[in-house]
Amino acid sequence: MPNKDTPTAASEENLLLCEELIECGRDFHRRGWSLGTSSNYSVVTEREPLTLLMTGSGFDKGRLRPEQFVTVDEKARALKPDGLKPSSEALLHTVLAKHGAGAVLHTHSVAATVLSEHFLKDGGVRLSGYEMLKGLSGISTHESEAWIEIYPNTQEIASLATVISLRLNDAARPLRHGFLMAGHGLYTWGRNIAEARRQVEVLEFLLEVVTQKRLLFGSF
Ligand SMILES: CSC[C@@H](O)[C@@H](O)C(=O)COP(=O)(O)O
Ligand SMILES: [Zn+2]
Repeated sequence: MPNKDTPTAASEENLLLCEELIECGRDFHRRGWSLGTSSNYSVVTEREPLTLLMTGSGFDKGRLRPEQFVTVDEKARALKPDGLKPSSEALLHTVLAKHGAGAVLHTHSVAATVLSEHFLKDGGVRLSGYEMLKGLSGISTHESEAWIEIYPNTQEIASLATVISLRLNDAARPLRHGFLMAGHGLYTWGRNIAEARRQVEVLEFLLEVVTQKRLLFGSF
């Protein structure tokens, strides 16, 4: 835990948020969803001006420390501490935060990696008829479906962030629940860390179900 002289983004007020994200990293690492330096996590600490507390780039997400977090502004520019590089995917977090997300979590499970690669040609993966769908925000019956869009993987994060912003603004067919990057992983979000974490757990469970079904029964 940092003392008051430690250069860190985790002030007294947001140290608890930092600890919550560190716990997400530990848990997701244990479950194989955030191995090595994969994944990134953020939480909104201020709305006006928009400020996020986010994982710095390249840290082992299973063993995060408070001094490995950085605060960023709405353009994903590092505010504090000086010299710590925000996640390389920071712009995806800020775009989601601008559209109302209070916390954004990105994971790299085997199921998300394999399925997103396989279903890229269809533009998404349909999760339908499962009781666990009720664990997703806004779904109250298993007789529902969630369409999780898949985008080609890219290192051009600014371009993908623009696409995601357009999709979030699409009133007729808004992007909901999360999205996948092909051969890469899952992005999801919530009003706060607890809700985003629940979204990760439910979506990762459902992606695992689809993977297992394909393994056991082939195409369906
Ligand atoms: C194993 S490297 C994965 C990265 O390229 C990226 O996709 C990722 O999730 C973590 O990047 P980071 O810059 O640490 O936030
Ligand atoms: Zn990633």
